[in-house]
Amino acid sequence: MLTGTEVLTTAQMRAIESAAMASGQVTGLELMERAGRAVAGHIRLRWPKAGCVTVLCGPGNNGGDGYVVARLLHRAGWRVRVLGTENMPGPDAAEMKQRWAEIGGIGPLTERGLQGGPESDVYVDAIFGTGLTRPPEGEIASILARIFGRGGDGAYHCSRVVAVDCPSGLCMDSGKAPALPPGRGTFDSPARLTVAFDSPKPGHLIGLGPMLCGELIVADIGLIQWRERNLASRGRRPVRLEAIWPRFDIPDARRIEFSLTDRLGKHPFASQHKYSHGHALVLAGGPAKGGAARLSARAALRIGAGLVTLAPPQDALPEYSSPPDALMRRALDDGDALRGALDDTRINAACIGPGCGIDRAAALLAVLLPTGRGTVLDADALTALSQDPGLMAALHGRCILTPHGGEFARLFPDLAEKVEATPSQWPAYSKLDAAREAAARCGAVVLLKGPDTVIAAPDGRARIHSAFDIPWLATAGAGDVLAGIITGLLARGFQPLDAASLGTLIHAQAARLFGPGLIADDLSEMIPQVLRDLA
Ligand SMILES: NC(=O)C1=CN([C@@H]2O[C@H](COP(=O)(O)OP(=O)(O)OC[C@H]3O[C@@H](n4cnc5c(N)ncnc54)[C@H](O)[C@@H]3O)[C@@H](O)[C@H]2O)[C@@H](O)CC1
Ligand SMILES: [K+]
Repeated sequence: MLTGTEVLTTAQMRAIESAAMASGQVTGLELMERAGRAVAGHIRLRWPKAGCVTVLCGPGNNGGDGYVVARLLHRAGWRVRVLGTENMPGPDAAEMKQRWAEIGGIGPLTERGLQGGPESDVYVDAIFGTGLTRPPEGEIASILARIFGRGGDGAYHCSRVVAVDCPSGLCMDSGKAPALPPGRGTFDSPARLTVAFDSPKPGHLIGLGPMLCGELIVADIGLIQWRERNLASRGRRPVRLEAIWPRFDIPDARRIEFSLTDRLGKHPFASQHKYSHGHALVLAGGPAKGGAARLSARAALRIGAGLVTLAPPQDALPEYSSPPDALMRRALDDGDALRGALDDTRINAACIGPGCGIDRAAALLAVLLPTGRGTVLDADALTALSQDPGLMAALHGRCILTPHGGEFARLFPDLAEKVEATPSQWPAYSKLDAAREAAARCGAVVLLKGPDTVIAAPDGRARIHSAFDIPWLATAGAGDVLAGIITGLLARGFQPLDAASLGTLIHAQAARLFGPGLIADDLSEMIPQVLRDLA
């Protein structure tokens, strides 16, 4: 079964918390106690033997959670050192600060304060949560650099950091974190654990979020009824953002079961023949264009398209004669030949781009797009698209674009620039925002690839898949296989957003199952096992 969870923006989260408090059924103080209890509980699960902890408390309610964690760990026998800011926080955090002050002292939240005490077994980062409004600066930025990077003394505190709600300095809407140590390669010792509240936020899943969060746990703090009321009260169907990540640790109440996988198996009682599983057409390139289209075609077959036809021009046909024998082959020299082939309405999905050649892709797209067929556009087709506004205008809701970052920047340079810009205030413009804006602009599903893949539909729905755990998937030809899997799913009748999401997940699962040493050819061979596991 494919499961995931809804992802909430920080604004949605705040609205739900406010609705809960306004109902009079729960106070902010109680929510803070629950949040702190969840964090302290997970610390005690990870470190059953009480040790020494330093709790870093910021100026707002995230800091308030930190004072609760300090109190509860003290009660459990931990030696607790608290560093806090001097400001007067809001009433709930002030109350929690006072309750801690009756137990122990509060040192200054400064670099010197942090360095001054003994080495701790665990550092609790309760400096900033959803209330971050701009990148941290000065003393606090130095502290964050120290706990999330290599400190001035060369010590790593990172592997023992437990982040409350999020690593401080991370924009929870975008996954950007300009104050934290730059460059992914330097995060060789990320925070050990992040305990987020109610639901993941986009920043936990995209950008630097997964690297900084380490293990992510989403704790239920009892907000579900207000969440549903709040979403329903908007009077229209909310535009949902979902995470599809089978390893995700989420409360049962937050688990969404996608029914998509039911349809992957062949129904035992229906009288079906191969055409009821669709016919996918993979448009291949001329001589010496390599095996990209073959990888796509093989994947489309493996995912269960009833028929797959690989279609190069006549002079390249002999190059496409290698197995699998189940593939059909047909020469299609140009747009006219394609027009003729598409008279067969049983061809219900097409893959164009891998190994196709840019000019050929442009000529074939000009015929293919007006037919409204389910179409996956990858590689050379994306380049062709970026060079021809007429083709861009011909995109439709059954198209799926699968760009990596570079291809996306050629297609939507203004959006890519906004993603790259250094943010000066939150929420920062994110890869998710860019994918959504691109999908709305071009009227097609946009699957923006990366270790954090974002899939956005023109109506605003979006899904996130994090694959930071499988770096070996970044290998030549993996994208061609993904395009083939998605084409096969389109042929099988999945809606474009579902085909793209399910395809992304199956592709990643195949890589997980295979492990390091993977080459793109291996991915399709793992698909049967992935399908068995998903059933
Ligand atoms: N609202 C609620 O009901 C609950 C909130 N909870 C916690 O509260 C957090 C949100 O609390 P807040 O909204 O108070 O926000 P934060 O505690 O994240 O931080 C807000 C404070 O930091 C300041 N600030 C923001 N950016 C800064 C920067 N770059 N440099 C210096 N100061 C900066 C703000 O002016 C404000 O004083 C959540 O992440 C969660 O941890 C939990 O206690 C559960 C319940
Ligand atoms: K935090």
